[in-house]
Amino acid sequence: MTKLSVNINKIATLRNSRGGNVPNLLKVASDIESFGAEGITIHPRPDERHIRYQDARDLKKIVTTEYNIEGNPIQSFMNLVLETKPTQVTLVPDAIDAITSNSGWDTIKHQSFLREVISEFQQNGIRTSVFIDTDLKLIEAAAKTGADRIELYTEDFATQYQLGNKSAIVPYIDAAILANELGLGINAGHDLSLENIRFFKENIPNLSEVSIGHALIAESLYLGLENVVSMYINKLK
Ligand SMILES: CC(=O)[C@@H](O)[C@H](O)COP(=O)(O)O
Ligand SMILES: NCC(=O)COP(=O)(O)O
Repeated sequence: MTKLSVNINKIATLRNSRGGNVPNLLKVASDIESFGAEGITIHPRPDERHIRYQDARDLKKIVTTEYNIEGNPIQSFMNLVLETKPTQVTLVPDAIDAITSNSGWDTIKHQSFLREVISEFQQNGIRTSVFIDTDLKLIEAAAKTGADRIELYTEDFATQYQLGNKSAIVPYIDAAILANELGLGINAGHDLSLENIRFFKENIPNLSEVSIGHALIAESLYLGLENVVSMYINKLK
């Protein structure tokens, strides 16, 4: 069984666009859990353009499922994670001005840095995961960092799948087989969607968790829009 962790960055984007508290991020997180999701993911970025550092602290008090905080382990992020103690921290090598995550770690180049950071999180009882591409040398090096899990960066798969190139799954299968051999748990995320998730899940052995945000929120708009438009029309009769 693969756990679904819902990334709520986009809920915070919507809230921040008006400066108030609509939608209420904490209520949305609790409702998502009550709808059956087994985790809540946030990715606070240094400019706090969606999730704010205070959101991370507030969510810690109410999330009852797996709480996953993603980000680049700069000092302010490290402090936040060590203070909030989520279930899992997912390390992502974001450039400060990146629109969204656009690469996995070079676990060879940054091996000693990652080992140090991972050890600090683990000493504080926080499970660690490393966002990573499918290159087998990088997966091998990830195991040497002491990480508990990897998160396979799925943008390339999602793009190729949409174009009909199902063989794009092959490097992900190879990466997952090696990760399993090395004792690394496997998560996955980025651009997973209702369209591609079943195929991905069925092909990846021992997929522990997927974190999904952008597509899930976009799909929710569409799947709910008809209902809400009719409710307004009814009220205007
Ligand atoms: C690591 C990853 O792929 C996601 O966390 C993604 O980065 C979402 O972040 P944004 O919502 O800021 O695009
Ligand atoms: N770790 C991936 C994530 O949290 C969500 O990515 P996306 O679905 O917003 O692309």
